[in-house]
Amino acid sequence: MATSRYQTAEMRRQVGSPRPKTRENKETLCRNVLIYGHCRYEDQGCSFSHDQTKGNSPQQDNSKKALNVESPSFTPSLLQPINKKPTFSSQAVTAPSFTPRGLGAATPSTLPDTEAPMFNPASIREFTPSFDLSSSSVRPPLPDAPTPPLPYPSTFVPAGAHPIPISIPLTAVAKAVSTNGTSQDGTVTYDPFGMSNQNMATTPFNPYAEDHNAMAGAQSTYFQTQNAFAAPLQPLQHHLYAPIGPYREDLMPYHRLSHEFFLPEKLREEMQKKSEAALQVMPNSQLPQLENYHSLVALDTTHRKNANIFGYPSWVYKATSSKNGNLYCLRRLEGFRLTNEHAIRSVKEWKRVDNANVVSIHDAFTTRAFGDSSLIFVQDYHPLSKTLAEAHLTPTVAASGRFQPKPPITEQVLWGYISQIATALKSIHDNNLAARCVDVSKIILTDKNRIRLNACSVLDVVHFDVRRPVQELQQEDLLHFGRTLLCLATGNLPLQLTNLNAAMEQMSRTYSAEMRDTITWLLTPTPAPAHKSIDEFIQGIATHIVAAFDQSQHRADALNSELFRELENGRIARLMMKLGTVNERQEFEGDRAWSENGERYMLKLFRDYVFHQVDSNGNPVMDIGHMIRCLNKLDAGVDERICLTSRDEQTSFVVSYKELKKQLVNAFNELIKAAKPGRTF
Ligand SMILES: Nc1ncnc2c1ncn2[C@@H]1O[C@H](COP(=O)(O)OP(=O)(O)OP(=O)(O)O)[C@@H](O)[C@H]1O
Repeated sequence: MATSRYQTAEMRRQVGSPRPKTRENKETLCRNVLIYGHCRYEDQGCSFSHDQTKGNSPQQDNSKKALNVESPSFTPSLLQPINKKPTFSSQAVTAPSFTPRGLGAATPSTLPDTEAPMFNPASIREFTPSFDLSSSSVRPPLPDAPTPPLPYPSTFVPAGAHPIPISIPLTAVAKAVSTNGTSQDGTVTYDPFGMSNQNMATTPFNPYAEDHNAMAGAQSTYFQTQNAFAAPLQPLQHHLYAPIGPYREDLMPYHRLSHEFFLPEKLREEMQKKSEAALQVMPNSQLPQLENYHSLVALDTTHRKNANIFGYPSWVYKATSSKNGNLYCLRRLEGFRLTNEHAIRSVKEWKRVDNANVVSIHDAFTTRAFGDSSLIFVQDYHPLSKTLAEAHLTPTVAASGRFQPKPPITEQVLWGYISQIATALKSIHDNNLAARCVDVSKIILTDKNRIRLNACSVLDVVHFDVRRPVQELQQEDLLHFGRTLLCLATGNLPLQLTNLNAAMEQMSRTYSAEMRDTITWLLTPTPAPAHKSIDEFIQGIATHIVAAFDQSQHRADALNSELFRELENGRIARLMMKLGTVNERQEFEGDRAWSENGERYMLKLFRDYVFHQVDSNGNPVMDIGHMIRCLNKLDAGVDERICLTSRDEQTSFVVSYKELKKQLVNAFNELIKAAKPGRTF
């Protein structure tokens, strides 16, 4: 009945794993005899018994087996060896002919068997053994089979544990399995763990480029130095657990799909892309290594030299600090010569600005590593961020090669931006500083509708000698704020904003009177000595700031609930680490077979049950749902019992998750006791 067939090679690999002995094979009735009445390999070396008069129950002499389980939990009342007298279902009649190990490689089991008249290979898809484990608790509920009553309520949450995933039907993995290595009843249509090899040999991948294909065309010029880079080296499968249809309609409320156990697909994809960008390296990069920073990656998406904002062309790089290994964003002003060393110290004052809407600045230094005299600013790195100009004002290139303008910004989003810029300026002005570069190309979008003022402090260093009064600079900030909003509202880049009245007129047609008045207030200069202040502005837009605050609280709540889900996944990781410390341990306290003996032997079989299942053809069964389900049940220590079969298929145990959990805790605690204090879990 238990049809797990571990590969011989697999068995050889396992240290100390029990091996089938020829003597034992001789006592085991050949499965072909059972099914067909005879075995065509009998005279060709099949090592199993072909004498039907001999008893075929291997459990009869369990006491003689090398598998000596000493655990006190192996009490006969709990762990009854299952009577292995096979009961084959009607489907088993059409099963492929059983090929004894050692012969199978040369004789594919699906070859037509002329000797067995009942055998029709055309009708065979997969061998499906019948599950005749009389204890129904052994079998997890299948979504597409009548669900047996649960041993606990569907919303059952054991104290201190997380909800148990009762059934995780994967659309890709047809049906759950219940004993070690037993087969699946469906066709695995995709490999949920597989890594797609697509894009492996494609053009250099720039995760920052909005349209990668368009960028690929430009690579020969801009990405000359990166030709050898065939990234992404590990194309991550962003849709690994995606809720892609067809959707199952017949699920019970307590059934779970695998993607429900992980981050929502969109969020996961976003975060994964960000870490991909953060970890990106350019193997053949010709960018220099700086004194304290290495692995520079250019973040500019164009190679256009633009000195409009700072008076010097500026370049932005991602870099890794040699001191602490953290990632930073370096802004380089090309060709800048420092004449006053106090200038660079002015950056220190920016360390006081700690605001969620301002990119933090850490350091500034000069270098000749680029072959010129450059000024470098070290800032926080926000992967995959875009400037507001890139996000809203730069047309995208469609697949047809045509330019497609960006859709206009909604009023709600614009109020969100206004609130955030106002918050940033409040913090900057309160510190007696001025941003000096409020511009659509120097505000970055780091998340959905989340912006940060960038490159503040650069002009403080560059124009250090001019020493303009800070109040004057702050008035300018408000003016630039107004111009930035007008750019965003009309879809114009700053250089195109030549006629302010016409732009205001255009903006008023789309946005509310309140928006028009707000921008007008920012753009209207106040005759000296009177001056406008950011506090006054914030009072004026208070209702919108409250709305933005509420939105941000909602987002924090949503992310918090995702965090809780990840907390549960963290428990699984911990549990796997515990199992990993026990399973296949070479030696412990002088016992070379510690992990094979007593309670640990059950944990080894459990590991096989969870991770090493094979189907009737010996192919691995990669059912993530089964793995998560088992680990969660082990974590919760539920009373449900499962059947564990030894690798030689000679012994089966029925054991509850509760007992397994106890055994794991015991084994793990033994290790913990012997471990050095302070270096444990
Ligand atoms: N702190 C940062 N973290 C991550 N990416 C950043 C950071 N600052 C800027 N970037 C990115 O680097 C790229 C270049 O930024 P930059 O400020 O030079 O904009 P730009 O459009 O090239 O402006 P300019 O034409 O004035 O050089 C942009 O895509 C921007 O999103």
